[in-house]
Amino acid sequence: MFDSEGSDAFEYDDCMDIVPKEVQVGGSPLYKVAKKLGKGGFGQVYVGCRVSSVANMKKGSDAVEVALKFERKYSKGCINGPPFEWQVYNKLSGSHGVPRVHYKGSQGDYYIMVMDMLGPNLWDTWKNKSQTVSTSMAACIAVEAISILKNIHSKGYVHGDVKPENFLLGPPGTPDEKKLFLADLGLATKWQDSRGLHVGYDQRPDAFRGTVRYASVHAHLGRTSSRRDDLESLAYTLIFLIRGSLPWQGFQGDNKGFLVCKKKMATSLDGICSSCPKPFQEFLEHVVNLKFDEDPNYAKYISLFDKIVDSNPDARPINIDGAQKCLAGQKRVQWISVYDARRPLKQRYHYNVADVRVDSHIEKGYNDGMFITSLASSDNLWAIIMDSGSGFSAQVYSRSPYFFNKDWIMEMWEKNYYISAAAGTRTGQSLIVMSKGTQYSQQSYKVSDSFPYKWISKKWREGFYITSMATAGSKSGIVMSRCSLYSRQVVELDFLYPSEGIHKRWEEGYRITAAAGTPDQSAFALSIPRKIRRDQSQETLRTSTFPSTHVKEKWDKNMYISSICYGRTVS
Ligand SMILES: Nc1ncnc2c1ncn2[C@@H]1O[C@H](COP(=O)(O)OP(=O)(O)OP(=O)(O)O)[C@@H](O)[C@H]1O
Repeated sequence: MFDSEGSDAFEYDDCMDIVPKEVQVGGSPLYKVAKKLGKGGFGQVYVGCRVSSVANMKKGSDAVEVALKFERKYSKGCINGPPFEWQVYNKLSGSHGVPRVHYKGSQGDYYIMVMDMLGPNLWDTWKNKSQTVSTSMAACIAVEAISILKNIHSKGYVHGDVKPENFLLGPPGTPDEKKLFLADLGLATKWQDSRGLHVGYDQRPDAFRGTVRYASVHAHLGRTSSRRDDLESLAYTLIFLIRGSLPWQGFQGDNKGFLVCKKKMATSLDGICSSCPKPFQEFLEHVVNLKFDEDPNYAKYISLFDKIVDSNPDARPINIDGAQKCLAGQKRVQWISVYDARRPLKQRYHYNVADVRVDSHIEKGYNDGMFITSLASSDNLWAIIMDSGSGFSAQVYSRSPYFFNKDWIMEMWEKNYYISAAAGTRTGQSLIVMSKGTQYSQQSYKVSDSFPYKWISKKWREGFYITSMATAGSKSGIVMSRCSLYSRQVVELDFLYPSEGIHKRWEEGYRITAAAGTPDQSAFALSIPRKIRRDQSQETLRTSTFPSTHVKEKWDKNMYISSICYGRTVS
C-alpha cells in the first residue's frame, strides 16, 4: 500500500513472514489459521477457522470463518504500538460498506485483527473477467463506492488508498455476494478535527502516501489529504476497471512517482477517459475541480450514473442499496415558484402549454388587461404567468428556435422595449417577452455555457442589475438592466435549492427578483429594493408538479407568483 503502483507490482518473500498457526486475541475464540487471502504493503490476511467458542459471544462474531489480518510488530506502521488502522476501525467498523472487526489484540510478533470474512477484491474480479468490467458493473461500483466514501467521510475520515484491491465483494454464495465493501483503513487520516472543523491545509512535497497509480494529483504533490482525494482515486479506479489501464502505467525507477504525477497532470480528461461512457468523465471532471475543503456533492455524483445503472435491480451485478439510500432523502423537485405579498391583483397561469397554444393564451390575457410577468419551460412546454399588476404599458413577445434571438431583441430595444421575461426549452428554443414601462434605462444580456458570474460582477460595477434569468438545456441567459429598482444584488447558486442561503438573505432584507434552473443547478438573484413596500413578505415553494392548487391558496393570502423556474433540482 505504500508507494506501490498496483498489486501487480508487489513482490514478497513468503518465507520471511511465518504467521502463527492458531490465533486467539482480545477475548476471541480460537482460530486455526488457514489459507492466505491476500497481502499488502504491511499486512497479510488469512482465513481463520473457528475451533472453539467463548462464552457470551456477540452475534456476528460467532462466525465459523473469519479473516485474520496480521501486521508485524515494529513494522513501519506499528512503531508506536498497534496499527493506526485499529483506531479507525473503532469508529467505522460495520458501518455502511466497511467490514466489521470483531476482535483485535497482539500475539507473538503480530498485531492481529479478526474481521468479517469477505469475498474477492475488485482487482481479482477484474483479472478474472478478461481484464475489463462491464459498463453496468462499473456504474454500480461507482454509485455504491461514492455512498461508501460518503459514509467514511461523514465520520471525519479520508480513506487515503482507494484502489481496486481495497474494494471487496461479500463472500460468494451468501446474501452479501453482491455487496461492496471498502477495506484497508491503514492510510486513513482525519479531515475533520474533534470540533468538526476542517483540518488545515499544508503541503509537504516529499510526503507521499498512497498508491501511485490511483493517487490524486494533490496526493502526489504532498498536499494534506481531504475528501476530494478519495473521490479522484475512485475516478481513476473506475476508469482503470473499464479501460484496463491508465495512461501513466509503465514508469519505473526511483523517479516513478514524479513521472506518473507529471503524466497525470499533462493528460487531458478526454485522454484519461477515452472509451469510457460519459458519466465517468463527468465524475472525474467534478472531483478534480473540488477545492481542498469543499463539501463533495455525493448525491449529485451518484445521479450522474442514473442513465447507465440498470433500472432492474436483479440485473445489477452489484447491490446499490447504499447509493439509493443516499438519494432517498433527496427529494427531486422540479418547480420552484416564488410568491410576493402584493395588493390584490388579477393573476393567471398557464402551464404545459404547447407552442401552438402560446398565442391564444397570451392574446386572451392582453384582452383582459394583463401582461406576462414570468415564464418558464418544462419538457419543451411553456408556463406563462400573466397579471394586472406589472405596471407595463405595452408588450411584445417572440418565440424562436434560438436561445435569445438577437436581431429581434435589437429591433425592439430600438423601439424602447426591454426584456422583462425569458425562458428557454431543453432543446434550445426561447420565448422572450419585452415590455414598455419597465423602469429600465439600458439593458444587456449574455448567453453562456456556464453561469456567467464574472460578467455579472462586471455589470454590477457598471450599475446594472439582473432583471431576468433563463436557461435552455445547460445554457444560461442572463439579462441585466440599469435601473433604480434595487440598491444591492447578490446571486445564490447551487446544485441544490440554496435554502440556507436564501433564508439568510431574506433576513438581511433581500428578496428573490429572478430565478432560473437547469437539470443540475438553480440560480437566484436576490435584491434589496430601493422602495421599501409595507409588506415585503416572500415565500418559495418547491414542487414536483406545477403548483396549481398551491398558487390558488397563495392568491387567497394575497401572495402572487413573482418568479418561477423549472429545473431538476435536488433538495
Ligand atoms: N476481510 C477480508 N476478507 C477477505 N479478504 C480480505 C479481507 N481483508 C483483506 N482481504 C484481502 O487481503 C488483501 C490485503 O488486505 P489489506 O488491503 O487490508 O492489507 P494491507 O497490507 O493493508 O494492503 P495494502 O498494501 O493494499 O494497503 C485485500 O486486497 C483482500 O484481497
